[in-house]
Amino acid sequence: MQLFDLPSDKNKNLLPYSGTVNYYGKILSQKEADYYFTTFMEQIEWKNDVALMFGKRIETKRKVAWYGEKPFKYTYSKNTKEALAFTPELLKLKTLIEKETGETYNSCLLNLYHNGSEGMAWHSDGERDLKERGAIASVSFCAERKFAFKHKETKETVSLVLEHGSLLVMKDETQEFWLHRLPPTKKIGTPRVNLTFRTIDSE
Ligand SMILES: O=C(O)CCC(=O)C(=O)O
Ligand SMILES: [Fe+2]
Repeated sequence: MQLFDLPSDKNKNLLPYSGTVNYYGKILSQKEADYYFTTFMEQIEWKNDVALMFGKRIETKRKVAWYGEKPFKYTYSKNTKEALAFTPELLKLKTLIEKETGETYNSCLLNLYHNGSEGMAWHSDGERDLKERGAIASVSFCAERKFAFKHKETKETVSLVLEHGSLLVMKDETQEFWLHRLPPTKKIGTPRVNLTFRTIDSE
C-alpha cells in the first residue's frame, strides 16, 4: 500500500539506452489541472483524425487539434494540417513547460480520448517537419492512462502511468530508436486530454 505520492525524479532517464525520457510527475495543482482540462474541452476545435490503416484512410474516434505560433503546416499519415493560433491558455501552459524543461516549443498537437477504448498505436514522432532530436513535452489531463515505449530493434519495453496535470519529456535520439503508444484499456470510462508541445522547423 502506498500512503503518499512518491515524488518522481525528473532527472532520471526512464530509457535504458538510445534516448532520454524524463517524467516530472504532476506539475500542476489539482485545481489548475481541472481548469485547463475544462477549458480545453470547451475551447479547442476538436476534429476527428485520419490514420492510414493498410494504406486506407480511416477516421479515428479520437479527436485532435493542432495549434502554433504561426500557421505551420504539419504532415503525417499523408495528411497536411495548418496550425491554428495559440489560445491564451495554451500560451500560458507553453511558457510554464518551457521554464520547467529549459527548452522552447512553437507548436502543440492535442489529442482527446473519450474513454479507454481509444488509444494511439505504436509510432514515433520523427516527422520531417519536426526539429531533429528536438524535445517533445507531453502534458496529460484527467484519466490516468498507461504509456509505453518499445525499442525498434531490441523490442525492450518501458511503461509508466501518466497522471492528471503531469509532464513527460522525450528528447535526444528517443524518436529514432523507440516507438511509443497509448494502449487501449477496458478499465477506463472517462476522457483524457493530452498536449504535446513540439518544435516545427519552418526552414
Ligand atoms: O496521448 C499521449 O499521451 C501521446 C500522444 C502521442 O504520442 C502523439 O500525439 O504523438
Ligand atoms: Fe507520439
